[in-house]
Amino acid sequence: MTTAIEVKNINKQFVLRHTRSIKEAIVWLAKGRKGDLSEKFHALHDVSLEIGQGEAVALLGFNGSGKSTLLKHISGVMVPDNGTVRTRGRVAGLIEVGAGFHHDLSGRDNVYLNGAILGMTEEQIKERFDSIVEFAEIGKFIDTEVKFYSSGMYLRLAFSVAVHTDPEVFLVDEILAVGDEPFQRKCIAKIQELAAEGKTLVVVSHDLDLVSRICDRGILLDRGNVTFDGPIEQAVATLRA
Ligand SMILES: Nc1ncnc2c1ncn2[C@@H]1O[C@H](COP(=O)(O)OP(=O)(O)OP(=O)(O)O)[C@@H](O)[C@H]1O
Repeated sequence: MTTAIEVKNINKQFVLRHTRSIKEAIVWLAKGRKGDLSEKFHALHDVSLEIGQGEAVALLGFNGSGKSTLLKHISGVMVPDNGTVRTRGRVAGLIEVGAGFHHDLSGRDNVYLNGAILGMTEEQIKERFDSIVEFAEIGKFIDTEVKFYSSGMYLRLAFSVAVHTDPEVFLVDEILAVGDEPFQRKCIAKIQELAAEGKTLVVVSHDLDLVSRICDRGILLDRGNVTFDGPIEQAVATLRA
């Protein structure tokens, strides 16, 4: 099987505290800069995984276990402190609603902006524009500035642009939750369609029934460590246990 995503020994630490009082800084300097002024949090510990082309994988785990951080590394919006992440083909998806959207521009302009960011040419966007708006069901609001959109409308447009980029690797974080039920159903059907077409999917969700339907493999994270990687039923059962 061709590898679509290869994550090799990645580590990620976040700085939890950037600012200290002047007094603390002076004491730190006087003591010869001993110790660390800022506290570090190790969010991903030596994570390695390989995802084959056409696999549908769920990243599972409790709050704060590192799922979104890992997904952001796969998408390329975060870089690891060390280790490598490699992906094959066009990567698109929904990680943070509205990322890449400009608040003062209309929905229409944002379709062009976001489409270009996700790698579509102007010609391709023009061709797919009507289909993007139709899928999003934004209708007459397409020429309204997106700062006036509800969070669900944002999601609709962002999801629609992302699926119309014809991605080889599609990443989805929990955010489908802001969509209403009919739209969620439509998104899930679209995600299943992508999976049936052989696209690679990586989904982060707490909805274990949903991921059991969409994915065939589950990767469990616990405090930044991969603790299980295998069939989705087993992953879900392990998490529920
Ligand atoms: N930019 C950041 N700066 C500091 N800490 C961060 C940053 N991003 C994430 N973290 C921390 O890393 C840990 C993992 O966060 P992450 O969002 O990946 O968890 P998650 O598994 O997706 O959680 P949830 O299920 O709650 O969405 C958390 O403790 C979080 O506070």
